[in-house]
Amino acid sequence: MDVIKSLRSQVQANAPITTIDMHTTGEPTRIIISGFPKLTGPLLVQRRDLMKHYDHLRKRVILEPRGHWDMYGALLVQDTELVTYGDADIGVLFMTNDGYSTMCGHATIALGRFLVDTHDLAVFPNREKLKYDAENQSVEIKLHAPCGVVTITCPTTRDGQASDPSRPVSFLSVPSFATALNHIIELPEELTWPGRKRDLVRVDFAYGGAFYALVKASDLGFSPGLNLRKRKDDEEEEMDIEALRTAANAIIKAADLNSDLRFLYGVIIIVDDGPVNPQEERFWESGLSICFFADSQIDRSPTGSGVQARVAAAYAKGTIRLGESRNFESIVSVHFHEGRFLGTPVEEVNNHFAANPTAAEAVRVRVEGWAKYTGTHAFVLEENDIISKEGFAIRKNGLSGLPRL
Ligand SMILES: O=C(O)[C@H]1NCC[C@@H]1O
Repeated sequence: MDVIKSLRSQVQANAPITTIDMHTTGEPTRIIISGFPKLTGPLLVQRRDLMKHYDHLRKRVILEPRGHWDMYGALLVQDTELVTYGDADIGVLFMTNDGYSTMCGHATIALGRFLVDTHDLAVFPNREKLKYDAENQSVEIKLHAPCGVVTITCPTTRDGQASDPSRPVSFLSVPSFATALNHIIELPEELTWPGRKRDLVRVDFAYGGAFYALVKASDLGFSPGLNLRKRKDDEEEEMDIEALRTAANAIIKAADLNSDLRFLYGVIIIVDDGPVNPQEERFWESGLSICFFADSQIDRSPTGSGVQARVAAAYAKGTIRLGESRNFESIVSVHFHEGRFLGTPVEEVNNHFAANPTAAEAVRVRVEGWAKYTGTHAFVLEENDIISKEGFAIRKNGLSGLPRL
């Protein structure tokens, strides 16, 4: 039989893992729509089950040869406690190169479009319950993520049946807050990079559905602009991604708080082209940054949950007001108008964990951005294929992840 036909029949026979792939400013979201086991119980129990019993499936779709080190996954979960008893429309579990994150803004933006565009009730049983807002030509979706319920607003065509890609998707997430401002950490000696000058570095820590460390590029010894606005083929000075990655790892190592949900998910190195006056705590106001998350993944997007965290840190410092919007850009998005994320603090909420409990510094942040479709996959596993069964990765120090025979 022709190999194409044979593969297609294998696809039919083997309950493949099927995905819809999208990108948000270049950052991929592989949306898993079938082929994973049916999980039950509260969302966080399902997350733990996935971690404990089905992690090989995460590796299979995220890592090589089907994916790559910087791939990102979103597993749609039809039943959760908040879908059944609360007001969520559908649940999601996010997947990275090393595990399961608690929040993901870029994937939420992509899901906004997909959940409006799919009419397959096996994938999204509550699709028909979504209400069309004729005035704004949009549809609202309540997504149950591990951090809580995130409300997505997706612009649509006039009947609400399809997303309108000419307008950005936005979401309003869980309360965001700073957990420590101007915190001094000591960088570990063994992690060093060209230009590293100091052992002590000032970092803000903030939560935007996931925990982030926010640090100024020049404090780590990088050129203040990080050369992020340049392209590889520009003649000027190049950026040193490996050095930035090592610096991000040094911060993770110095500051890690490790537990199931309360882990330091990412380090955002921020271009500091704000005011030069060191008394002014305004470095985070530059919207351009590079984010390392999970196991040294680089976010191609401006990091939606990072935008929440940065707006919350800014709010705690008193330099952004409710209703004020800021642009945020990444290494990719800085080159394209549609690449920007817009972050706006929209309402204050009480928060007992804030850095300064005397003020109600938790805010809900609206984040806005653009996502596009790139394709669809039906992934199979041929018999005796131990190489692609769990996936692997080629890293700086060699090969990781293949089974030893
Ligand atoms: O946009 C975000 O929030 C995410 N992008 C990759 C890392 C974060 O989860």
